[in-house]
Amino acid sequence: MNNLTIIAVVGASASGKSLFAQTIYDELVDELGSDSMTIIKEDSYYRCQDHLPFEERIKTNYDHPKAFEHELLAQHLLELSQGQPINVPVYSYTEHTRSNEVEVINPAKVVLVEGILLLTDKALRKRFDINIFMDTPLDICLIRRIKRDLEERGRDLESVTNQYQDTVRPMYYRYIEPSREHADIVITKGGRNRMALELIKAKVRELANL
Ligand SMILES: Nc1ncnc2c1ncn2[C@@H]1O[C@H](COP(=O)(O)OP(=O)(O)O)[C@@H](O)[C@H]1O
Ligand SMILES: Nc1ccn([C@@H]2O[C@H](COP(=O)(O)O)[C@@H](O)[C@H]2O)c(=O)n1
Repeated sequence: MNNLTIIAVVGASASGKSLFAQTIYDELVDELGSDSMTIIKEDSYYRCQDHLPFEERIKTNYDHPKAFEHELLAQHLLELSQGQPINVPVYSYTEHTRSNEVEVINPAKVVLVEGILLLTDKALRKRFDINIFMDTPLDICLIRRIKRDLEERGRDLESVTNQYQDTVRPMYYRYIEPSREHADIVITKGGRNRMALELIKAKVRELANL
């Protein structure tokens, strides 16, 4: 598919990346069809850690670029642009490794890729056509992350706050915030910013109808 457009949605953990990408998809899918758009999560490309015992896996710095297999994601984006389906790994936040399953993603005119460290990787940046940065205040992100990790990712308060201080916050300042310089569009007010959603939806509509 040579007229495929890849939109990267980047920002701090719990800044609203998933909500923003999913809202665009949900609000356009009836009009454009499910084969026009697809969403890929950078988190699906966390490295396989099957070779490590669980006690070691919980020590990994999941906010460092090396935690991700970005080469595989870049290869998959190339394959999608060549019209080929890809097998996206399925990641488990409770096991801290990949499951044995994959999700088949077919090429689509608009591919939304969302994740914390996408813009830190030069090879990935070459694949992206539009870069969006979610500029949500970190204290708001922290509150949302605590709630989400307790409810959905099988964590307790102590592990969330320790991880936040040890890696999540420092890596944000070392890697994520500086990668903002690569953004074409910076979105304030999070994943429910209605004006931003409408503007990006209009762009996606235009691209899907090319
Ligand atoms: N504007 C918002 N208002 C209320 N809750 C929000 C808002 N944006 C995101 N959330 C919630 O915060 C959590 C993190 O949002 P999410 O989109 O998953 O962030 P990210 O993908 O950046 O990690 C989710 O539970 C989501 O429903
Ligand atoms: N085993 C893991 C893997 C990742 N994380 C955290 O997920 C965050 C990225 O995902 P978002 O949906 O929040 O963008 C990242 O900050 C990692 O700390 C984890 O806790 N455990």
